[in-house]
Amino acid sequence: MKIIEIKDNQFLQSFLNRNNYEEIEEIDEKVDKILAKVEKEGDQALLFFTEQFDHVSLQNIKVTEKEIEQALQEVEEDFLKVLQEAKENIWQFHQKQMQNSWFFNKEESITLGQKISPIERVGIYVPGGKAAYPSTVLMDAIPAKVAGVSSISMVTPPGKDGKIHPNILAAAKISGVDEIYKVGGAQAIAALTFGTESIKPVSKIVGPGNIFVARAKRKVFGYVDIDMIAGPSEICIIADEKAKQEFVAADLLSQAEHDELACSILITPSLEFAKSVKRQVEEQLKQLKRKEIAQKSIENYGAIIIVDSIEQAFTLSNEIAPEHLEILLENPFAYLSKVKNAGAIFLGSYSPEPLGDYFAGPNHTLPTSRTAKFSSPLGVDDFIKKSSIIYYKKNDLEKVKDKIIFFTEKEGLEGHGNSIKVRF
Ligand SMILES: NC(=O)c1ccc[n+]([C@@H]2O[C@H](COP(=O)([O-])OP(=O)(O)OC[C@H]3O[C@@H](n4cnc5c(N)ncnc54)[C@H](O)[C@@H]3O)[C@@H](O)[C@H]2O)c1
Ligand SMILES: N[C@H](CO)Cc1c[nH]c[nH+]1
Ligand SMILES: [Zn+2]
Repeated sequence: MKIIEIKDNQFLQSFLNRNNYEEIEEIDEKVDKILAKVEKEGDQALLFFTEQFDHVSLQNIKVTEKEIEQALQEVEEDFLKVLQEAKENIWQFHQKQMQNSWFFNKEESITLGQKISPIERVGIYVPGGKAAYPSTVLMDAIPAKVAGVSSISMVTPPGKDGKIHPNILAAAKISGVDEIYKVGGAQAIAALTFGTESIKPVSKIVGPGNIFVARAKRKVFGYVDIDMIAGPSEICIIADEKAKQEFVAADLLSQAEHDELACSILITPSLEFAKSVKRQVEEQLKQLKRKEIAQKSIENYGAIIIVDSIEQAFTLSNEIAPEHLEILLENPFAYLSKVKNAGAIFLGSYSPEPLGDYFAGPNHTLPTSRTAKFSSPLGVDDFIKKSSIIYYKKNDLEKVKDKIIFFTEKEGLEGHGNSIKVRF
């Protein structure tokens, strides 16, 4: 893990700019080909790519009711209870985000308003390459249910046995997912966008995934809506020497173990503290089951940045716009106003990032790659849309008709003017 002085601006900038454009170009080329083949060949292409990337030859893409029932038998009873409790916390939090339609009256009888409607068909992506994420099923599906979405199609890559992990299927059942398909990567995004023999197209695709998923979502935007770019996980911690080094190291590693491309950064004013966290990271890393992934991530995208002041720590963190920001300083609420860009903010020593990943209630599908500068966590807003409402009576229209006709003349649109004139 590198220790970088904030004064080393050149190195810092190259470290923070994680886009390796050559690599992204290569991935984009591959993604373009996958999207085109699925659009043209449908299910056949899905089966082809599943064999190529997930190393399994499937008979059916759609998960059957029988498979779901069987999975429910296999899942530990205690885990079902935890899923249920997590669901309730996530539901409660997202219900607060609900928006209502509104109307107001202007003058005598004019009524104007805004009607909220759920998006009808959405697709949720649940990652499944390096790990199975039942928590992501809850985080993607529950806000859609709260918003009133009537059809939720879930896609996730199958394991080498051609099955979806029973914990994923149980989470889908608990969250009210309607259809489940065994397909992942860019090919799954293509299928949800264009439709295939087995998969009906949707209007919006949400959910996190690896770089292939993230780039594919970017490319299909416009054919469908997407939530955001939620790619490889990130954590940024602002801490001083009063924080517990063991906590800081563990929290950094919690995200490093997701992906070789995950990014874990500590920002601190204390060099001594930095050195002891670095030692802790090295120690704790050895104990992790996923140490190979975490080690690569820490080597390539892990850093401890030494700043001159806490003020400077927040300026830098706002520039990084991390997916997760932990503030491990005394009286953390006092610093909240300094945070401008972050997907989720964790305050104090007993709100570690995994609390948010699994249980607290706020969504864990969050903007990454500095997109927290303009994107928000996945939520109910992602699953609704708005329609404007306009109601005028004859005398209301009569009062403004000449102004509208005058306006239509300025735009040279006689047909528009006639639509007003014909009524009087
Ligand atoms: N931001 C968030 O909210 C959030 C939440 C959970 C997970 N994550 C991130 O999601 C990601 C999950 O990644 P994952 O890989 O475990 O699962 P994944 O399901 O996103 O990706 C696996 C799929 O990628 C495709 N793929 C793999 N290698 C390929 C190749 N060489 N060419 C073409 N396609 C290929 C395959 O189709 C495979 O099924 C991690 O980066 C994790 O950090 C983010
Ligand atoms: N930290 C991930 C989002 O970056 C979400 C997750 C799911 N399971 C564990 N963690
Ligand atoms: Zn996580």
